[in-house]
Amino acid sequence: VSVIGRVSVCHWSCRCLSLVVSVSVIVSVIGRVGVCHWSCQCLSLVMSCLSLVVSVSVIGHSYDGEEEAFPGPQGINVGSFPKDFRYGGPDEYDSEAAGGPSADNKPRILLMGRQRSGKSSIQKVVFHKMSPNETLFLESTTKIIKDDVSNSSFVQFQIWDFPGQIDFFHPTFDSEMIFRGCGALIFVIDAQDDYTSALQSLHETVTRAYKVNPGIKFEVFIHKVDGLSDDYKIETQRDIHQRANDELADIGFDSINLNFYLTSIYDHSIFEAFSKVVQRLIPQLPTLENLLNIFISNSGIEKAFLFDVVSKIYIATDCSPVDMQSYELCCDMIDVVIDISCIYGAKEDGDNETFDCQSSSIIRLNNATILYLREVNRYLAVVCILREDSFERQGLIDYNFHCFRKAIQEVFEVQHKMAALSKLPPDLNDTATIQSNGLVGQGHTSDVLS
Ligand SMILES: Nc1nc2c(ncn2[C@@H]2O[C@H](COP(=O)(O)OP(=O)(O)OP(=O)(O)O)[C@@H](O)[C@H]2O)c(=O)[nH]1
Repeated sequence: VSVIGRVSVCHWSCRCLSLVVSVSVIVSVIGRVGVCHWSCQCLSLVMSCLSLVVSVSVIGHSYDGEEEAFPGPQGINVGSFPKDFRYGGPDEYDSEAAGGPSADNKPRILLMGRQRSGKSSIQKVVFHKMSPNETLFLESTTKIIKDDVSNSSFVQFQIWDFPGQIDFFHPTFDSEMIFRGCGALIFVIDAQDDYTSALQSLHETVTRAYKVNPGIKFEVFIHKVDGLSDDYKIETQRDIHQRANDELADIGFDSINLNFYLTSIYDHSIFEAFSKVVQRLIPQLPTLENLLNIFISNSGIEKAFLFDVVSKIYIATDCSPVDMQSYELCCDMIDVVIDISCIYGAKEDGDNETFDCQSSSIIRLNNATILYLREVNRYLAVVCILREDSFERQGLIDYNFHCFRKAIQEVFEVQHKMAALSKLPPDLNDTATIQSNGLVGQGHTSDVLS
C-alpha cells in the first residue's frame, strides 16, 4: 500500500488510504500480542511502524510530484482551435521560438460590427471548426475576446472579437492601443437586417481607425447573404458600396479603400473572404504566387492553391481566376484527407502526427479531372486541379513539386532570418538586412524551380 502511495501520479486519496491501512495494521498487531511468539510480534510491529513512516513521508511531499505530473492551468494549451488540434508536436516554425513576433506583437485582425451581425460566428466557424448551426446558441460578446491564431508560419495573427456596441467615447476605449498594431479591420454588416445604422457605425469606426493608423486594411463583410436571392445580393452589395464610399468622400476621406465581400457561414464564402483578408497581410504573397505560377505552367496543372490545412484558408493561388466551385472541391479534399489520416494514419506509438511529409492524395473525378494534394510542411498543403491526361506525367509533376517545396522552405528561412535580424542592434542590422535581401529575389526562386 505504501508503494501505491508513492506513485506520484496517484490521487491523494490513495495516499490517505495507505496511511489508514498502516495504522490499522499496527493496531491489529498490537491486539494480537500474546498469541504468537514475542519475536514474531516484535518484527511485525517494527515493519508496521516502518510502513507508517514511509506513508507519512509520501504524503508529506506528494504535491511536489503532482505539480510535475500535471502542470497547472497556466501550462495547459487552451485557446484557438489550431493549437488544440495541431497535427504535430511542438511547433518547429513556432514564431516565438524562431525569433518571430510574440503574441502581443502579432498583427491583429479586428472583427467589428453591430450586435448580432455574426462576428463571433465567423471566428468560431473559420478558426474553431464550429458547425454553422451551433452558432445559433452563441451568447452575445460583452468584452473584447482575443484569439491567437498561429497555425502556420505564414498565418500568424491575433483576432480580436469586439462586442456589438462599442462606445468610442468611453474612457476605457483606448483607440491608440487598439488600432495602432492592427493589420486589418473587418466590419461585419448583417445583410438580412436594415443596414442604415450599421453603415453609420462603419463610417465612424473607419474614420477613427484611419486617423490612428492609415495603414489598416479595411474589409467589409456583407454577411448572412445565404437568405438572399442572387439579384438581391448584388443589389445590396452595390448599395452598401455606394453609400459607404460616398459618406467617406463627403468628409474628404476618399483615399480610404474599402473591400467588400458577400459572406455566409453556411457555405465556403466566409473561408474565401477570410483567405483574401489574410493574403493581404502576408508580405511574401507575390513570391508565393510567382512560385505557384511557375509550378503550374511547367506541370500542366490548371489551378493550384496553397492551403493552410487546419483553417482551410488559402494563403496563395496562381494568377488564374478563382472559381468558388474549385475552391469548395479543394476544401472538401482537405477534409477527406485529414479525416482518413486521423482514422488510419495514427501511429502505433501513440504519436498523433497524421499530417506529415508522406501525406498526399489523388482523387479522380468522373469528368476526367484529377485533384492532387501534396504536403508542403506540417501546416501547408498544395491542392492542384488538372486534366487526367496531364497526370500521365506524374513524375514530372512530382519533381516540380519537390522544387516548389524547396523554394517555399527558403522563403520561410528568409522570413526567420529577417525576424532574427530585426532583434540585432541597428548598426549590425543594416548590413545584415542588405545581405539577406539578396536571397529573396525572384531570380533566385525561379532558379530553384528551373
Ligand atoms: N443566416 C445566417 N445566420 C448567421 C450567419 N452568421 C451568424 N448568424 C447568426 O447570427 C446570430 C448572431 O451571431 P453572433 O456571432 O453571436 O453575432 P455577434 O456579432 O458576435 O453578436 P454580439 O456578440 O452580440 O456582438 C447567431 O444566431 C448566428 O447563428 C450567417 O452567415 N447566416
